This record gives sequence, C-alpha cells and structure tokens, in this order.
Amino acid sequence: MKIGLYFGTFNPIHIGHLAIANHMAEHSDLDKIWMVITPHNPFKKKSSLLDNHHRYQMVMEAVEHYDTIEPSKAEFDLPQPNYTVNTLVHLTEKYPKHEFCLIMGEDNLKSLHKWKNYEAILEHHDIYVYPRISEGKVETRFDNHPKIHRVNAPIMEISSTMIRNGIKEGKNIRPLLPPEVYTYVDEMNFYK
Ligand SMILES: Nc1ncnc2c1ncn2[C@@H]1O[C@H](COP(=O)(O)OP(=O)(O)OP(=O)(O)O)[C@@H](O)[C@H]1O
Ligand SMILES: O=C(O)c1ccc[n+]([C@@H]2O[C@H](COP(=O)([O-])O)[C@@H](O)[C@H]2O)c1
Repeated sequence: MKIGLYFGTFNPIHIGHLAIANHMAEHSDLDKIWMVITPHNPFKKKSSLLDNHHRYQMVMEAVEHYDTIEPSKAEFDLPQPNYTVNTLVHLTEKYPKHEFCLIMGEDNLKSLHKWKNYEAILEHHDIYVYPRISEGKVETRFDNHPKIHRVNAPIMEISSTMIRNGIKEGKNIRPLLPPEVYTYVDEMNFYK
C-alpha cells in the first residue's frame, strides 16, 4: 500500500490540515493518509504545546468519518526532538510492505535543505508538495527533482497559532475547527 505521511504538531488540527489531507486522499495515487502527530518538532519551541494524547484525540475525532485518513502515534515512542528521517527508517522497518511518501506544504520545502539527512529522505521517498503562501524561495537543487511532485491543492491561510491566539483573545474561532475538535477544545478549556 502507498501511504502518504502528513506530519504536524496539530496543536490543534484545523480545517486547513483536513482540507489538504482530504485533497490528497481524493486526488493522488496515495491509498491512505496517516496524520502523524509529532511530539516535538526540531524547529519549534515546546511552549503552549498540548500533551500528545490530547493532540492525538483531536486528530482522531477530526478524521473519524474519513475512510482513507488515519491518525498515527508513530513518533510517540521515538527519541525527541523528532527528526523525520528517523521516523521514516522506523516505519519502513516496521511495515516493509508499505511504500511511504511525505506530504508537505511549500513552506516546508523551503527549509528542507536544513532537515537532518534530507538527502536520505529524498533518496528513498517521494514528496508530494502542495502550494502554501510563505516567505523565502525553494532551493534550486529541488527544482525538477524526480522525487518531488507538485500537487494543486487549495490554499487556506489558517494556522494553529492563529487559532490559539484567537482563543486567548476571546474571539470566536468555531468555523476554523472541525466541529468535534471545537467541542473538545471548548470543553477542556484549552489555549485560554
Ligand atoms: N492552512 C494550511 N494549509 C495547508 N497546510 C497547512 C496549513 N496549516 C498548516 N499546514 C501544514 O500542515 C503541517 C502541520 O502543520 P502544523 O501542525 O505545524 O500547523 P500550523 O497551523 O502551521 O501550526 P503552528 O501555527 O502551531 O505552527 C505543516 O506541514 C504545515 O505547513
Ligand atoms: O527532520 C527534520 O530535521 C525536521 C525539521 C523540521 C521539521 N520537521 C518535521 O516536519 C513536520 C512539519 O513541520 P511543521 O513545523 O510545519 O509543523 C513535523 O513533523 C516536524 O517534526 C523535521
């Protein structure tokens, strides 16, 4: 099976994430999309980060009605911060029959050259890149790369930071979250 790995901190998962995952499930050759909840992104501070199990629970509830999208705890027991190359080695050993591809926004492609062992990632895995408005340029070494595939997914400029800040300021952010996630965040009094 061809699995698309969609990595993120998902603090919380929002409708931008879900729209991308669903677009990939519907418009690519990927059989399944795994939403991999990252305990600790090497490029991000851990402040205001909810526990792994809360972020997992929100992803699980958000994708409950999507047959081809699943939450994944693959990084929960791996050393932190979580380097994607290590996770890919772990998953490839654990599931030798699956082919693993990465799904990332163009913002991540712009920093890919700073990721640990990015050459090894590109040697063994295809990367599906969707458009995302962001500063900076993609390195020329990634132009016309045989492992990098552009996907024309819709652009929704929403971020988890925007949602956390909105909640802190007492704004209504309901339309930006899947309904189950809104209820979870509201009942648990998160991000206040
Ligand atoms: N609105 C969006 N549309 C498309 N991709 C997104 C969107 N928001 C985030 N992503 C992408 O989803 C992946 C996981 O994102 P992440 O969990 O870091 O969300 P985020 O909203 O960027 O979070 P934060 O604001 O906390 O940094 C990343 O590859 C990120 O680029
Ligand atoms: O492996 C790396 O060096 C590396 C560097 C930066 C980010 N990542 C991973 O990329 C994923 C998405 O990152 P982000 O910041 O857009 O949420 C997340 O799972 C990170 O752990 C990985």
